[in-house]
Amino acid sequence: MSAARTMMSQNVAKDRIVTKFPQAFHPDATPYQKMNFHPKVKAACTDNKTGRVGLKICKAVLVGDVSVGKTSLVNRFCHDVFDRDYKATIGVDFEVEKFSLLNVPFTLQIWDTAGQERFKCIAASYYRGANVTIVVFDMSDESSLANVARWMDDAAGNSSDPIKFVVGTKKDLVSPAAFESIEQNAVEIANSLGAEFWAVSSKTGENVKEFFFRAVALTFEAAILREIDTSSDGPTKQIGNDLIKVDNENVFERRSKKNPLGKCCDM
Ligand SMILES: Nc1nc2c(ncn2[C@@H]2O[C@H](COP(=O)(O)OP(=O)(O)OP(=O)(O)O)[C@@H](O)[C@H]2O)c(=O)[nH]1
Ligand SMILES: [Mg+2]
Repeated sequence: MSAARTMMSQNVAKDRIVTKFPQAFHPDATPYQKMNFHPKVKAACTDNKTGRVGLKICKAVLVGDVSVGKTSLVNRFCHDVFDRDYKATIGVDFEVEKFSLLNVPFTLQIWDTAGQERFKCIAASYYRGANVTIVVFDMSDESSLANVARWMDDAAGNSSDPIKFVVGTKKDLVSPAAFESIEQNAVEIANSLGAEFWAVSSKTGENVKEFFFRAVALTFEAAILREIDTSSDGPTKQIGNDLIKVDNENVFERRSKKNPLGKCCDM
């Protein structure tokens, strides 16, 4: 291991070292079906060919209705605290967390936006460029689930293909029967949005670390695959577990014959 890598590993707290590929909360509620890091990602990390990934900061954005528990979720993960009293977020807040995955340092900026309508336009200006979009709802208030699709549309629509999550909070407040029913609805909505579903409690801490580790691992993997893609002699696309080479010339040729201006719509 290089001296620089050792230094960087030392800067990462022990409880931010991801050693195993974190699994989904529910195998039927995720579009991300892989069980392990992609072999190309492992090889890139072992050979120290991760490009700018260790230097760049990836961005996660939390959105959702007022008081669903976005700030509590971030505070539980980042500071291991829980506050019973509600203090509305004004505009946005952010935290920065450093991780180590496959011995490579990785930094995630976590943006916690306000759910209050009057702050919507301030918060919305931070949606752009998110690598992870996390839509939060309150499992003890089913009406917050009804707004999940709108939040996902607003937030993820401003980024290019982010990793998407739908997270139900306050699991500690719902009975097992109520949990089963709301979970079923939430899974359906998450699946329809191409997002992974999680149920957590910031009060007890249940699933909070597991959720963030999963989000970090998927983001890290996507960032490394992007690096491999841009640094190889041609672009590749991930299909299932395989990296498929994209034939640029043919794509361009096809586009230029059909539509010389390269516009998306048929005119
Ligand atoms: N019992 C329980 N209460 C929670 C949980 N998460 C949040 N709360 C409570 O719900 C209230 C709102 O939590 P916040 O985290 O401030 O909600 P928010 O989504 O950040 O709200 P805005 O910033 O206004 O958008 C607070 O009183 C929290 O204590 C949880 O997992 N369990
Ligand atoms: Mg808040």
